[in-house]
Amino acid sequence: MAKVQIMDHPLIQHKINFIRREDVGSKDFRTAVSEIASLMCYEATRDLELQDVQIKTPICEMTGKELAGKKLAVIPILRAGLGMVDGMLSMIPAAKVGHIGLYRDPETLEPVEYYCKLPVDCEEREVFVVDPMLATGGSLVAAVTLLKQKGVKRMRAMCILAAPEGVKAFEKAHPDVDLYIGALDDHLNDHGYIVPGLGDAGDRIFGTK
Ligand SMILES: O=c1ccn([C@@H]2O[C@H](COP(=O)(O)O)[C@@H](O)[C@H]2O)c(=O)[nH]1
Ligand SMILES: O=P(O)(O)OP(=O)(O)O
Ligand SMILES: [Mg+2]
Repeated sequence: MAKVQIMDHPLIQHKINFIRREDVGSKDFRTAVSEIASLMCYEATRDLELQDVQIKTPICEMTGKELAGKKLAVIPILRAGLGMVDGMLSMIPAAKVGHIGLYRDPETLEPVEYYCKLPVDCEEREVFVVDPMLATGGSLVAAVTLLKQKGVKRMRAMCILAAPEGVKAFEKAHPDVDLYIGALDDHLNDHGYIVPGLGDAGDRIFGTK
């Protein structure tokens, strides 16, 4: 069974509390989402492999450590996942970026795919799928299913807020994929929004409502 990890670092919790507030405007919301993504990326990459490398400091030679050259990719679920990309890249700048476009049908809440563009060698990469919100789980489950169909073997998912319903659905569909979340909220409302949540993340990032 994959692990579900709540990233309860105080800085992450503080910033999540900030973006929940309804009076936070798009600019500040975007900045904070990006900062949260950086912090979550920092925590989620603790287990990346290192290799020894010989270097020379101004004082002497030494055996240092560097990332073992594993290829990484960040794949946001459009639109809301775009808000996490810059923050992720601030930690792992060499990562390639793919995009999966999904929107939720407002009646059925089922994800509808409208775009997919991935790095050509995505099947060789360690992929981070990012979406700030895990509600019913439909979008993340569909995105990970699509990536598996495209040949991706190593994947982790990162969401800032999650509902218990979404975590359960994701664990059931993809028990082999680790899930990192910033906070586990209480439940979903009748419209599939996370409660207490923060509203529609895409609209808040792009100022569309
Ligand atoms: O409170 C919410 C709930 C959902 N979203 C958006 O929907 C998808 C995730 O919904 P699923 O039901 O898990 O498919 C996510 O991409 C968000 O864009 C939201 O913004 N706020
Ligand atoms: O999941 P949705 O429908 O909220 O999509 P978007 O991220 O474009 O707001
Ligand atoms: Mg939306």
